[in-house]
Amino acid sequence: MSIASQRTLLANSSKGEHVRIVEVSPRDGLQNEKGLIPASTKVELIHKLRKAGAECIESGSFVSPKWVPQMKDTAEILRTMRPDSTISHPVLVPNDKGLDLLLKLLEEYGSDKSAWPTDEIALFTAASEQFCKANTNCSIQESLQRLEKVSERALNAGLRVRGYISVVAHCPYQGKVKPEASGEIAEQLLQMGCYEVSLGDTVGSASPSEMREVLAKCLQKTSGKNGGDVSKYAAHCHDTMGTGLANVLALVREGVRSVDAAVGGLGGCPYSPGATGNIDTESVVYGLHAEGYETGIDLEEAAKIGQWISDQVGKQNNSSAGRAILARLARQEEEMSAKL
Ligand SMILES: CC(C)(COP(=O)([O-])OP(=O)([O-])OC[C@H]1O[C@@H](n2cnc3c(N)ncnc32)[C@H](O)[C@@H]1OP(=O)([O-])[O-])[C@@H](O)C(=O)NCCC(=O)NCCSC(=O)C[C@@](C)(O)CC(=O)[O-]
Repeated sequence: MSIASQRTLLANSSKGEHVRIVEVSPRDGLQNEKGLIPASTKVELIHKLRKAGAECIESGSFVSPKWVPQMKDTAEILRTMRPDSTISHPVLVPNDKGLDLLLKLLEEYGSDKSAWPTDEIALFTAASEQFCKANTNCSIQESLQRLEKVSERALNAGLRVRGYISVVAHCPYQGKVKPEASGEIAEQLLQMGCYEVSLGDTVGSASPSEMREVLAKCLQKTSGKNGGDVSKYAAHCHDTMGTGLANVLALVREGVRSVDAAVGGLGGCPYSPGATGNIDTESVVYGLHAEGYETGIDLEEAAKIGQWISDQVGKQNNSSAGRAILARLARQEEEMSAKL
């Protein structure tokens, strides 16, 4: 069978199903940048992403500015956000203090949720003790106790809550991480009310079979009340060893329909030394569309934004898909002007 007919067959099998892209470039993409990026640039990035069709844009973090100075302007950024019921802008919250700051901001908008600049937070913990300590200064158990309280308060305030588990396969300090650890944590995150748990290959060195194994252990462990429901999981893959897209597609094949990605392949966790950026939105969207899924993202626009934000932060554009699309667009433009 030709490659083209194989592709058509694959595309038909996924029947145009929707995969939600959680665009993490304004948060995960920028948090590790050393030079302070102006809030106006972050706002422009978010607006460009909204125009390109992103339905979920992680827009900042209410974390300690001593730990991650780049995110200290999150309230300022949210204040510029025009509410749109079709787009969510989750922000990371690690503890009560972070939630207090967010709730104080939301008070400015009153009780009408449709006026809020965000109605969603993301909690985060890790599958390895050393990473948890390095990232949040506490043990996994302590972090879950902290997050349970934060989640209860957030849900009572009318916010949606998403959860992250970092280092599900490899830890930069401890090496290989047992997939069972993620299962235990996912169970607790779902029980505390997270609508979805994003499985983080923070280091960016997991293989597709390792990520499948992590998902399988999560589904096994959460097969009671939560029904081992694959719709409660998301993929968050970094691309250090070039396995990011393969990992995303492997999890999508297992039924995952929510994928985190960053334009230009920006990003990385400040407490994951040596890890490079997130898997780039451009290659994820290209790969998913080629496999017959739809994402609602305009691929050419995503490529332009990836180049734009890379220029803004003075980095090379890490998306090879993005660079290829831009080169094709430039060629087409040249051909058009030659014809005139
Ligand atoms: C959790 C803490 C706060 C504990 O840090 P700590 O030092 O133990 O906290 P503390 O309670 O002792 O407070 C220390 C200071 O920070 C302040 N503080 C305390 N909390 C807040 C807050 N929320 N907002 C603003 N300020 C805060 C607090 O008021 C105090 O200020 P001081 O009295 O010294 O002036 C710290 O470790 C922290 O902020 N960690 C966050 C690190 C981070 O943001 N990492 C990156 C995000 S996670 C990630 O990238 C992974 C992910 C999600 O993408 C998935 C993946 O790839 O795996």
